[in-house]
Amino acid sequence: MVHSEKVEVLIEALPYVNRFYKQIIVIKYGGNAMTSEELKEAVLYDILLMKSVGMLPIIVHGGGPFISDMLGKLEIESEFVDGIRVTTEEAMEVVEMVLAGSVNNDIVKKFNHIGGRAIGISGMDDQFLKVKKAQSDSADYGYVGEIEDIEVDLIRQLIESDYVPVISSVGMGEDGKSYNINADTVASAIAGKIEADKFMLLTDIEGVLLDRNDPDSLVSHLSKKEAEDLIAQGIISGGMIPKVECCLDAIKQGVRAAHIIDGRMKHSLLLELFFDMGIGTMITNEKEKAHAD
Ligand SMILES: Nc1ncnc2c1ncn2[C@@H]1O[C@H](COP(=O)(O)OP(=O)(O)O)[C@@H](O)[C@H]1O
Ligand SMILES: CC(=O)N[C@@H](CCC(=O)OP(=O)(O)O)C(=O)O
Repeated sequence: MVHSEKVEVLIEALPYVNRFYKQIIVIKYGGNAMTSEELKEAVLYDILLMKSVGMLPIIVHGGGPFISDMLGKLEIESEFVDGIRVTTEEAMEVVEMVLAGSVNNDIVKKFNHIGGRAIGISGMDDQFLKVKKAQSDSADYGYVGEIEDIEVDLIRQLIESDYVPVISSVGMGEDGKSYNINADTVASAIAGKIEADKFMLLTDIEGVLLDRNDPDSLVSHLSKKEAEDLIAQGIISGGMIPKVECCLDAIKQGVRAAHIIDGRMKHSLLLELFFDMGIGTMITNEKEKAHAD
């Protein structure tokens, strides 16, 4: 981004920023918003701006496509069942290496390079993310974890000390081993436990659409009830179901608003936060708010 563009973003944002002072914003940053260095930089600049105007952002990241690439290179088979990666012991080593190692370090390094103060952690740090092996009738997912307990003290201390926590979705089992967890699930659970003001989920589509082939059919605002109805009617389907459910879980636990936004679009976080109509879909308990509230 050239300097004049950065300044324009800042100037447009200024009148809106006060209301966000000290608000906790949990951002789920997935692999689909990491497809180019330019896009990564745009996301991290948005988060840096959020931090510099007094918000308390927390980044929870995925990186599924990078895990798949590395597993492919190492010729280790991996398959998804119902959106969950079946994770053998061998695959888990790769998941941890990629998520808690390279993807986490890359975000921390880039964020700090542009002037931020990020600290990278995974569920192993202070054992903050305790899991048990996920149980399912349909498959043995191997080293996939189901969240048992989240201790948010460490995260709270980091945000109160001016850091931006960068959290990878690897949890710690009772057996002392690492477990793989879907990053949307981790982000939503952290947002709920820390009672975040906002949960922002970056995905690979504009938001919730009434016709998924028509971006103009974007639903800008959904109440909890409307979201549940759209799932029941089959309008929200496939990969969008767990995303909306993660948003509903977060709201149920006290998060004020959840936002599903397009991670492929540069500066989508700022556009959603600072403009009343936003650019994605906001989900709240009732429909009384603007995106920027
Ligand atoms: N009503 C809907 N609105 C938008 N997307 C939908 C809807 N129903 C199903 N989808 C699908 O959900 C996908 C998002 O889920 P997914 O691909 O799992 O996301 P991600 O790759 O970000 O984890 C969209 O790309 C779209 O194909
Ligand atoms: C259990 C499970 O499926 N874990 C995910 C964790 C990464 C992730 O969620 O990454 P995105 O957010 O980029 O999709 C995986 O192995 O791909």
